Amino acid sequence: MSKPVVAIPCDFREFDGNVWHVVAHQYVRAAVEGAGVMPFLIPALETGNDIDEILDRVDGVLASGARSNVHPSLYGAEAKESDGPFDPGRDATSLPLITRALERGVPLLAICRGIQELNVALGGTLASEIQDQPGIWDHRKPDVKELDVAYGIRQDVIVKEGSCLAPVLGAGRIRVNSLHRQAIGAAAPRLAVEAVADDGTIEAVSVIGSKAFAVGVQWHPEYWVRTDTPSASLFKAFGDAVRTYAAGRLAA
Ligand SMILES: N[C@@H](CCC(=O)NCCCC(=O)O)C(=O)O
Repeated sequence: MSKPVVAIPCDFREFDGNVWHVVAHQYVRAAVEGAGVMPFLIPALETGNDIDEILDRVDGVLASGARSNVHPSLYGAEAKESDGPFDPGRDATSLPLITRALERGVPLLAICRGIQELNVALGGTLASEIQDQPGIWDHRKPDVKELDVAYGIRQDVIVKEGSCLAPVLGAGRIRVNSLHRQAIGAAAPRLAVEAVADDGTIEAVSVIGSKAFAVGVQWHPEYWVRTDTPSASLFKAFGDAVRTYAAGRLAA
């Protein structure tokens, strides 16, 4: 069987005097090496992406992290300048892709911005600048240039007993990295909380009643997929779900 294909929505970024549709290499590398799938980068277009045409051609969706935040209007909040930067092209691509993938039973792994998109797509809200809330740690990306330090593993999350992720990651404490200033505020009704931080921040969810693998994590398993066991296990589980879906698509 040819390698299954996974859609990864791009970010719309401006640098070097031009505008680009981009995905950070770590997600592409983890898709190839961790999940054993072929990445298919989807442009961050505000209009023009045919979501069903895309999903007709893929066997999974990987919603990656990004510096930009989901626009607050998408979860009924007032947009403040401080809530930026925004990426309307990413929002207009990733949220419909997540929604339709769930409807069609296409496997989904949502990371960082991706779990926030998943929550908003299913009707939840986001909390901003969570580090400013009493009792909440600073989950933000460390202000350093070295990526290995920025994505360094530095925080516990507790995977719930009996959760979907418990067989994948093991129930109880695992160590993860943390690079976010937003988090799930009100969890969407269809989301089951799978893991939390000691300060109560929701760190992983699954979709209740989903037709296939449908998981979101607030941390970044893609970065250490080569060396960190929980990271590797999560990407292997996603890849296995994608291969199962692909086999069914071929047989149809
Ligand atoms: N913008 C959101 C999501 C954070 C996220 O996806 N971080 C990964 C990228 C980190 C970076 O390159 O800055 C939030 O801040 O919560």
